[in-house]
Amino acid sequence: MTESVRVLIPEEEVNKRIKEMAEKISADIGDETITLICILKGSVFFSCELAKNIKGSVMLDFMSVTSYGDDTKSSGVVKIIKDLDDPLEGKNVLVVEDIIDSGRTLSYLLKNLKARNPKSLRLCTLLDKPDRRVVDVSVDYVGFEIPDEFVVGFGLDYAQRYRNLPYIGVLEFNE
Ligand SMILES: O=P(O)(O)OC[C@H]1O[C@H](OP(=O)(O)OP(=O)(O)O)[C@H](O)[C@@H]1O
Ligand code: HPA
Repeated sequence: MTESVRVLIPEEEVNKRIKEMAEKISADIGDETITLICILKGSVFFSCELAKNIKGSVMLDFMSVTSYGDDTKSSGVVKIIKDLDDPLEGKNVLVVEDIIDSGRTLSYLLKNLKARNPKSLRLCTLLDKPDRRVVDVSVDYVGFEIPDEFVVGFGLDYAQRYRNLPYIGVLEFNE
């Protein structure tokens, strides 16, 4: 069995859309400082591109969450494996995700981060697979809605590979 990747969203389109998202975020935040929370590892590439294109004052922090394998993932158990370096009290926070699938990760993060009393808390994702949603989450900024296919590239992996592809592709298995 061999794997191949079919381009779903070309590099230029991804970068153009991120610039548009950054413009909207800049307009919404005005003169205030925004703290981007990059959810490791998938959103590293997206967070960097977004941060570079937001006008004004940007702070960055990182968080890593995981589920205990497929079984517990379906039960919605999410665990923090690397927490933020700094408190969120009084800050304008934007959670940056690469993809929303079931919605469980973001739903958990939303509750967890809200409890830290930020001034504002918004959610942003590069990709959204609405057909897979199990938990309802309201997202403020969405890059692309995509069909229910397994995607890689621009930070997204399959068994930790393909994150470095500069475009979004669909992973295909061939006999
Ligand atoms: O909406 P959900 O069903 O919760 O799925 C989305 C989550 O799954 C992926 O992370 P993953 O656990 O693959 O970690 P990674 O970012 O390190 O690849 C993605 O980055 C989201 O965090
Ligand atoms: O389509 C996907 N690709 C990679 N990681 C993911 N995590 C949730 N959905 C996906």
